[in-house]
Amino acid sequence: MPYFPEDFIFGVATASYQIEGAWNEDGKGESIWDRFAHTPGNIQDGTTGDVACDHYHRFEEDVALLKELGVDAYRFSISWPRIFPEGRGRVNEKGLDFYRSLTGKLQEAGIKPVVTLYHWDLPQKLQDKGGWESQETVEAFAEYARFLFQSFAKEVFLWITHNEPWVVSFVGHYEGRHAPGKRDFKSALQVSRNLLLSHGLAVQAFREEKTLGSIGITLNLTPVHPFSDSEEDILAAKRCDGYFNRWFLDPLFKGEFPEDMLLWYEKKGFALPQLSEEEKSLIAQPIDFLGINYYFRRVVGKGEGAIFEVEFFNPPQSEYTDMGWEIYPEGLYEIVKRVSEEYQPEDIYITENGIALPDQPDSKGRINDQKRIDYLRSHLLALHRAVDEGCPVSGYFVWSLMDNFEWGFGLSKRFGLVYVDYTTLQRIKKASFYWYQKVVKSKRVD
Ligand SMILES: N#[N+]C[C@@H]1[C@@H](O)[C@H](O)[C@@H](O)[C@@H]2O[C@H]12
Repeated sequence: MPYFPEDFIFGVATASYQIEGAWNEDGKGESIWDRFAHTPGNIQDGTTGDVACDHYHRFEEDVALLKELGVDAYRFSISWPRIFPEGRGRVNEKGLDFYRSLTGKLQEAGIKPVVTLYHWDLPQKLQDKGGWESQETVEAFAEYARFLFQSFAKEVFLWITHNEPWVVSFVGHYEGRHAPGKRDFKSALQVSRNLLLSHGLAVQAFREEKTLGSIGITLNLTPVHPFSDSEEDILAAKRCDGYFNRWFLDPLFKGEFPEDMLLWYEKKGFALPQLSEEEKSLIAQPIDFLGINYYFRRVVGKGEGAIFEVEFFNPPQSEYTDMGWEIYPEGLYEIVKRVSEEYQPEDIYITENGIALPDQPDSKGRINDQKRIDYLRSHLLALHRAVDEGCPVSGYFVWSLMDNFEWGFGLSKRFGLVYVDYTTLQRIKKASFYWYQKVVKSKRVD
């Protein structure tokens, strides 16, 4: 059976809006996800993150679960409006105290904190002034980041500036399925530019503050395969690879947006995001690691879609998750190999990988999520192949520690190693919790 290196980091991941609840407690300001979830029709099951897993009040119980799981590290995000209720200026000390208590409990448990600065819950006050389309938000993010580097100068193992800027840009500002719910491709292009600039300013601040730990960014990356070997399907797959993957990988590691995508957007009549040479250098300054969130691949062919002229296919022979995502473990090997060879990141962490299943307790209150065990095993074996072939991967985080608020799907999709009864907020460890506990302890995938 394959062993991972002795110093390989095994962890689990969560995010503030998805687990904390206490949406308006102890001085926290409103976020765009509070506003979006409170707007009728936006969330499929009509729920909100107002309570979610109530982690804000139950974090000590949850750290005890992490300790029992035996993980080396725990990835969580800090709620920007819990620190700066208006986005900048006045600090909410009670919010800062919460994260001080959380990191303190993690250190007592011997667990490395991994902090995501931005996991989508922008202060609403900044959105009211243009949000990520505005330079003010870029500057406010740099201030927020620097404040956190100063406040947690020694406690954090990894700092992640942004989680999935592609989702923030295109799902939040073009598809409209996420906060702030805009449907404007030009806005999405501008937002992607500003997210990259804010990342660069945060990395600069991290270096200036001489903060301990490492800094990087997390991208959701998906291999894109052509439906057939026809030239038009191959070109469609290349366009999608540019849209989903290279749009952020290229500026971060090559200092330029991908030329083919700029030409395609220009042909479609969109104003292109502009970057000066100085801004390109700021964005592409060296980072210590790349975080990769991997869930599935995409199979595409030539289609009639308005912007990309592509059609998506679901291979009938594959299995699918509760999110409708294809189960394709090979894709994790593929994306790690491709990124390692084409972009040469200093280091890679798989910052999310997991599966949504319709988990329910049986008559004895147990949850036998064997399909999640199979999913995690197959993806860890694929990852191990990449590590064995010399790819610089130093860690892997399961999404997620516990069931939580799944954005536009609300509380209806369960990704956790721990089941959450949203009526009682009881936590119930699933079979996968105990399976992963063994993997973490042995560094071996059985
Ligand atoms: N959907 N889904 C599951 C999971 C989501 O819950 C995370 O917040 C995101 O970072 C990423 O999309 C992946």
